[in-house]
Amino acid sequence: MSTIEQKALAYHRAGSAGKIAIEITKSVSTQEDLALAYSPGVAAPCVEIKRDPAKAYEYTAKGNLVGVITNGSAVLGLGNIGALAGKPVMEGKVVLFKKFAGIDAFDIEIDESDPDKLVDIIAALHPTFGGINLEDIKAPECFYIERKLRERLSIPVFHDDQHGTAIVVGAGMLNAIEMTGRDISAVKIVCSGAGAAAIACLELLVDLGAKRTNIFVCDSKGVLTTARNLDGEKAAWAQDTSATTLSDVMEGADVFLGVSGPGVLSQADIVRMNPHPIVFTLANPEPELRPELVREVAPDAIIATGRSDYPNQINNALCFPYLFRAALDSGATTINQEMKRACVVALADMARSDARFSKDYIVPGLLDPRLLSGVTPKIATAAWRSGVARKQLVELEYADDLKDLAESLL
Ligand SMILES: NC(=O)C1=CN([C@@H]2O[C@H](COP(=O)(O)OP(=O)(O)OC[C@H]3O[C@@H](n4cnc5c(N)ncnc54)[C@H](OP(=O)(O)O)[C@@H]3O)[C@@H](O)[C@H]2O)C=CC1
Ligand SMILES: CC(=O)C(=O)O
Ligand SMILES: [Mg+2]
Repeated sequence: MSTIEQKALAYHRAGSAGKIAIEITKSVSTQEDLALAYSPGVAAPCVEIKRDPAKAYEYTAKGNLVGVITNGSAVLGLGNIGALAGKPVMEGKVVLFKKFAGIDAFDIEIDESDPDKLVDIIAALHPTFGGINLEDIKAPECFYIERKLRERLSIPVFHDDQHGTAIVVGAGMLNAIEMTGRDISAVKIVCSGAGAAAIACLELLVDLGAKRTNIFVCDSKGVLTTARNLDGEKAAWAQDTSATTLSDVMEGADVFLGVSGPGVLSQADIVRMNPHPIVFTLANPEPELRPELVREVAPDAIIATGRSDYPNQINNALCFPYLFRAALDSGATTINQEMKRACVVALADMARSDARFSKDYIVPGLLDPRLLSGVTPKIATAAWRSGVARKQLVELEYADDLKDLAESLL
């Protein structure tokens, strides 16, 4: 076992087990407090909410509470390890919601693989929450599950591995492409992985100007080609080509996007790429190829991983706290494409306007305290302008409030 693994086990075991606890927000010290917090007083807000369900946002924690929900079917790059084994990751997401955006979150691990049953369970749980963050649910089921829940529920439902990853990849890619003097419509992109993260990243890159015909996608069986008779989301990425392996399509690639699993990429594959290659090896915890090995054969590469121990951490944690903060504060009923685009641009701009902007700083760091006030108001404005928010927030005033919040969370 590596040192980091040993330290991580000790970290999770130390003190009270795990990473989270619940805190009480009202005084419960006297008999009178008890009579208000519990019986008989608690009946009054119940009756009010029964009369007007929107009052739940006034009398309960719903308005600042997100459900981080998984069935453990695609936990990081560890695969289908099940609901219980996924709990440390979900607790980790809860920590990030709180630490970066002051949002309370419950992790919910559901032992269910049937997509329709999972949809029913999550829909039945939804009254508790102001938003639902689906996490580590495998493709292709994740596409169906998210779509059904978005149709059924009027609170934001967001599959983090799809859209959170796509947003941060989009921001990093815009900057890497600019830095290497490329034109997004001309770059050849090779993507390893055709699952939740991959499909959403590629759709967003196309939305940002990449050409479908320049994108080659590989799953565990090789290149997605028309000869394979693919269906579902994969079919849209099939190319009419005789290439069958990742190595075949790496020839002359400008960008490698890895959202698959450990060790899938070789140094020989990197050598096949164009000069100044952009190499995002985002599988967690172990990337498709370690940055030091990429650097050995491509000293001019721009390299990113999903990990905290290398520069350029492209990780959905850089956006999901701010998307939900903006959605909850603006009363948005959904997280739409306009909000996602606003987040991409805000993240890319924040890195670009920083003196550190360079090959090793294409996106802000996860711990950058400017993120909350810099990114969130742009998303809230996009929500309002695109007609999904109930409240218009004045950007500058809202940013000031968020600066205070960020300070209190440090
Ligand atoms: N940095 C970040 O922010 C994020 C990183 N990720 C990482 O991306 C990876 C995938 O996650 P996610 O999309 O949620 O998972 P999914 O289970 O939805 O998709 C996994 C995909 O990887 C493919 N795959 C597996 N092994 C190989 C291989 N040897 N060669 C090529 N493709 C392969 C699978 O192929 P097939 O379809 O044939 O089964 C599938 O298409 C994980 O490692 C995860 O940690 C995910 C989200 C965020
Ligand atoms: C970061 C993340 O969500 C993942 O690797 O699954
Ligand atoms: Mg995930």
